[in-house]
Formats: sequence, structure tokens, C-alpha cells
Amino acid sequence: MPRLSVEELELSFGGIRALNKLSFAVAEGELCALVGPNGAGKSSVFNCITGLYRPSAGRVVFDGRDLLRLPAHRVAAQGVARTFQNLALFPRLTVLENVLLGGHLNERPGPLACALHLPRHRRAERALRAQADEVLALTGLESLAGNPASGLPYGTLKRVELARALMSRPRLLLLDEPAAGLPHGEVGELGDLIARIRAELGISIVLVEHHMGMVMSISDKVVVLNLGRRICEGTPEEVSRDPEVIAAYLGEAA
Ligand SMILES: Nc1ncnc2c1ncn2[C@@H]1O[C@H](COP(=O)(O)OP(=O)(O)OP(=O)(O)O)[C@@H](O)[C@H]1O
Repeated sequence: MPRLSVEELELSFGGIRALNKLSFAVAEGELCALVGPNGAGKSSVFNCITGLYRPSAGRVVFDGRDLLRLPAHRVAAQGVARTFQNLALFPRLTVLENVLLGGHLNERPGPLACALHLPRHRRAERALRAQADEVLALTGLESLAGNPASGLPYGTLKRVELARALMSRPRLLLLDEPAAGLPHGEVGELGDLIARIRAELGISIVLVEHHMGMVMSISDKVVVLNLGRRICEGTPEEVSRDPEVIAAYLGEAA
């Protein structure tokens, strides 16, 4: 059984068919890239998986459960984490504090235990801190833990966002154009980090990315969309040889 199965999704905005019977699957521990020209429907797929958009037909099955039956706020609790194209960090908080914010979902001892500083609350805090230390080490941010987020370089903030997403211990990580806006020289480093996260944590990743160098070097599988339809799926080598993919990308900066 695949970890994530997107089945025949249909989504329209007025006369625009954003998703047209779109299907693809992601196995456990697989890194699947979703690529396609602007307006192909990539963000719409993420918005359907996370419950922000409601497709008119189709299913999104994650570990056997249909996510479309859940309200958006319950999707994350199933083990789905997402990063956004635009950074959503708190500039005045430190790197560690920003990262810790991603963890409260799993470790919730209840308001009374928190207010009274009961042992259960202290244990939960210690576990969360230990987890944050692990995540900071994995993302290479240990030495910056005490720095305020404001003023850190953009590439570092992208890593903080990634670290925060990992704090919920997701089984599925959705990355929305993580390399957008990065200086060219830092794209390879970010790609290495994403590949390391997949290898060390064994989580499934769906990567939406225009930077084809990164996509081709770290993905197991590439799903190519155009006008809401899947036009090709295969290994990076297979899709890069496909005539329909080449036609869809003609004139696109790849
Ligand atoms: N909230 C919305 N309201 C109206 N139209 C929308 C909305 N969201 C997406 N669309 C339309 O749906 C289509 C798919 O858009 P989507 O943002 O999913 O594409 P994309 O592949 O993520 O593009 P990009 O690479 O530019 O981010 C486009 O025609 C877009 O204009």
C-alpha cells in the first residue's frame, strides 16, 4: 500500500480546471517531485492534500485514511507537515524557539499540567527539547539555536522552516518550492539536506520545485503536470527524455 495515494482529483475555479483527474502515489520513504510549468496545478495539489482546497471529486488517501474527510486542522495531526513558498517564521523568536513551535502538536500534557508545572509537563518539555536538539543537529543549525531569526540569511531561515516542520515527526513532508529565492550556490546544499532528511528519517517527501537540477539529482520519482493533468511519471532519466515533457517545458527556464 502506498503511503500517499492521490486519486482522480478534480478541482476547478470558475472556468479554470486546476486539476483534471489527477492521480499519483508516493511510497514509504520515497522522494517524489511534482513539477510542471506555472499554473500546472502543483500548489493546488498541496492545498487539496492539506485540506485548504476541497476538490469536487477524487480521494487523497494517507496511510489508509481519506484525508478529504477531515477538516484542515486535523490533517497535520495525521502526520503531514508542509513548508510554504514564503517563510512563515517569527523574527523576534530565536531559532530554537521557532523550531520548538513545530513540536507542540504531539506533546500536549494539558493546560492544568502546564499551569502547575506537573512532572508530566516537565517530562514533555524535556522530550521536546531533546527532539529539537536532534532536529537542529540534522539541519546544521545547532550553533545558531540562540540567535534571533531576524537578520539570519535567507538560506538559513529556509533550514529553520524545514527544522520546524520536522518537529511534528511527520510521515509525509510536503515541500513547496524550497529552493525559490535561494542564491544559486546554496541550492545544491539544500538538496543535500533534503536527501539526508529522507535517508535518516525515512519519511516520504513530495517536492514541488522549479529548480530542475535539484529535482533531477535527489528525486526517486518525478510526476510531471501540465494544465492540471499528469502528463508523465517516471525516474528523473525517464521523464527528461519524454517528448510531451519536453514540449510542455519548451521556453520554460529549466
Ligand atoms: N485560489 C484560486 N483562485 C482562482 N484560481 C486559482 C486559485 N488557486 C489556483 N488557481 C488557478 O489554478 C491553476 C493552477 O494553479 P496552481 O497555483 O496550483 O499552479 P502551480 O503549478 O502551483 O503554479 P506555480 O508554479 O506558478 O506556483 C492556475 O490556473 C491558477 O490560476
